Amino acid sequence: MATQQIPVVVLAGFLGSGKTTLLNHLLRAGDGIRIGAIVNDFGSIEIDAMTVAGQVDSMVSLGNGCLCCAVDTSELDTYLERLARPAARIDVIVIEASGLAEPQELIRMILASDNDRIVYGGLIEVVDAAEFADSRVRHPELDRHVGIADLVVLNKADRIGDDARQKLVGTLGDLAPGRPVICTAYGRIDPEIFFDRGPGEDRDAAVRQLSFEDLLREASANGAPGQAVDGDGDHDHQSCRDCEHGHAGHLHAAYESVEFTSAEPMHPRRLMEFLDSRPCGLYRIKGFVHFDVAENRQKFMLHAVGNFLRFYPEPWPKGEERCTQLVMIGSGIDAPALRKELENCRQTVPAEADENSMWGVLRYVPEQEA
Ligand SMILES: Nc1nc2c(ncn2[C@@H]2O[C@H](COP(=O)(O)OP(=O)(O)OP(=O)(O)O)[C@@H](O)[C@H]2O)c(=O)[nH]1
Repeated sequence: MATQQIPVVVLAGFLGSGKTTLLNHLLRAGDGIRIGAIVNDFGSIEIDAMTVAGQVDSMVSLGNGCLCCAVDTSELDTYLERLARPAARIDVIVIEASGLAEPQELIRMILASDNDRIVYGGLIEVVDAAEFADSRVRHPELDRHVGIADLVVLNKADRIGDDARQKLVGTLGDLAPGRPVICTAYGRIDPEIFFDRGPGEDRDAAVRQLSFEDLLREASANGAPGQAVDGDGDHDHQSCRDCEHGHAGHLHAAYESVEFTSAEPMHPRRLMEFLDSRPCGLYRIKGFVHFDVAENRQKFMLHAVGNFLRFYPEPWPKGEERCTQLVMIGSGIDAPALRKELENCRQTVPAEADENSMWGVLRYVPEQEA
C-alpha cells in the first residue's frame, strides 16, 4: 500500500504581514484537521512560537535566524520526520517562515527531503495591505516572493480603502499571474482553501487550483518553486546574523534583531516615549510587557509593524513569571543604543507609575480586534 503523504505548506510574507495571525486562525478554524507547525522566529526570543504553542497539535520551534539559511537540510528533515510519524496523526504541516526568509530556499529544502511521508504542498505568501507598496520599494525581492506563491493572501484589508485594495489586487495579480489573490482581515481565510480534502468535492476554481496535487504539478510546470535557488549551499550555520556570504540578495542580509528582557516592570510613560520616537529603520517589534500599575497588570502583548503599534492585554498564564520580553527587528539600527534606551524605560522605583501614566499605552489597545 502506498504511504500516505502529508503536505507541507510554506507560509511566508514580510515582517508583520500577519503570518502568525493567519496560522492561529487556521488552528482555531481548521475543523478537526490536525496541523503540525514549524515556526521559525528570526529573533532568539521565540515570540511567534509562544503565540502558536498551545493551539497546535504538534509544534516545532526553530528560533534565532532564518531557516532558509540552514543549508544543512537534515535539521529540517529531523523535524519533518518527527511531525510526519504516523503516531502524530498530522494531516498537514505548516512551516511559518520568519518575516525575512527566502521562501524559495524553504521550498528547495522540502523538495530535497528524502522523507517519503511528506510532499511539498505549496507556498502561501501573506501580503500586508497597508505596507506592501512601501516595502516593495525598499525590498524588490518581495515581488519575486509573490511571483512564486501558489496563493497570495492580501491581509489587513481592513486598513485600506476599496480603491487601494482593488489597485493592490491588480498589482499582485500582475506579479503572480493566474494565482488566486484572497483579500482578508486578521488572516480569516477559509481553511478549506489550504487543506485539500480529496478529490470529488465541489470546489470553485481558486480552491481547486490549490489542491496539493495541482500545486505540485504547477510547481514543476512553472519550473518555479524549488528550482530558482540562489544559495551557495556550501556552508552550515543557523543565524543570519553570522551570514556574511552567499545571501546578499536575501531580505535578511540587511536586517538584525535585538532582544530585550527585563524582570523589572516597565514604566508606561517612558516606554511610550521610546516607542513614539522609534527610529524608522526599526520596522518590527513584538513581545510582551509587564507594567506594575493598578488595574493594568495583564500581560500586554506588543506589536509594531512600520508605523502601526498595538498593545493587546491578556491574562498572565498561571505560573508564568511576570517580565518583559521584546524582539526588535530592523535595518541600520543601533542595537546597543536601543537596548540602553529600553533599560532606561524600566520602572526602578516601586509604585512610581500611577494609572494616569497608562493612558499613552491604552491609546494603542484596540477596542475590537481579533
Ligand atoms: N488591522 C489589522 N491588523 C492585523 C491583521 N492581521 C494581523 N494584524 C496585526 O499585525 C500585527 C502582526 O501580526 P503577526 O501575525 O504577528 O505578523 P507576522 O507576519 O507573524 O509577523 P513576523 O513573524 O514578525 O514577521 C499584530 O499586531 C496583528 O494583530 C489585519 O488583518 N488587520
